[in-house]
Amino acid sequence: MTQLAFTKAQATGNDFVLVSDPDGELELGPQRVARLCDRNFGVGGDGLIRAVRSAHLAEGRELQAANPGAEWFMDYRNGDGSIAEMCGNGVRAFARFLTETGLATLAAGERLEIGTRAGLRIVEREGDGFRVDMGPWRLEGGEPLVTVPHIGVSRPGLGIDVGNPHVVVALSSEEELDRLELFHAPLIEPAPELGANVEFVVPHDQLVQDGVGHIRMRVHERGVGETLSCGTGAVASALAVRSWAGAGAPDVWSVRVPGGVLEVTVAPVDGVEHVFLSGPAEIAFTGVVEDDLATELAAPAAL
Ligand SMILES: N[C@@H](CCC[C@H](N)C(=O)O)C(=O)O
Repeated sequence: MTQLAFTKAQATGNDFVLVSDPDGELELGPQRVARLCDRNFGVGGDGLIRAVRSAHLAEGRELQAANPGAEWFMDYRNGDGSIAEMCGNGVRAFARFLTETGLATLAAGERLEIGTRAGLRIVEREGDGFRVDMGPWRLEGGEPLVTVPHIGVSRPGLGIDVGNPHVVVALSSEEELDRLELFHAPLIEPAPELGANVEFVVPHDQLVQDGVGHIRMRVHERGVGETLSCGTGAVASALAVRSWAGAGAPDVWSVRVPGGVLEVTVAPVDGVEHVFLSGPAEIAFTGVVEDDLATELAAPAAL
């Protein structure tokens, strides 16, 4: 048995197992990730984040050649062991982890550059939390039909790529949102080749109050299931509602998720519209896990 030190962090209830692997020496296969994220047989988390120096990863080296300041790479895995390009809550948890462990510094007013599979992300401190430049986004064409099994809700969605794939669906009332059963993955037709995270949104109270848009969101994350929050999902939801609302829609959105509230802002950077995500991120605890690579996930003991 080897031992693996980990840190558990959460950002609006989206929780992560973080492991430090500066020189890229850890073997992290899908089965090992799934076991560490398992809530009964492992540490438990919606995803796992490996902190690795960009120089020790092919994707990282390419990114660092263009952005020399991006010393650290967020190697993100979903709870089922699959790889994801980006995680909006995870990148804030990652910034908290790097700064609390002394792997990086980030004073107020400074910028921390982080490599991800979706490209460079720039993090700044904001109050007790962090604000992340999530870059530009892409509205996908078409209107995929999203069906929630078991309760039969079937609605057209809007596909949005914010570094990872999302389909956002508008519901008619908060009651309808509360009634959703998101244990099972919603069906998307036509099915996106690489799958997608699915968000369901409704206006919260009045849609626009004092120039700020207010929505509620629930999410079924690709590779995880229903989670208490999804940062990229909040961004995709705000952008979808902003696009449906048309000209004059707010640039600032408050997105209420089961685990808290996130803020999404659209603002130009060098003449290009970027989207920013703000919210908290906290370390929950640290520990060491006995980590037998040969153990099968949740393998029942032989009788
Ligand atoms: N929870 C994350 C998104 C994590 C990745 C996602 N499940 C995917 O597969 O794309 C967030 O906060 O953005």
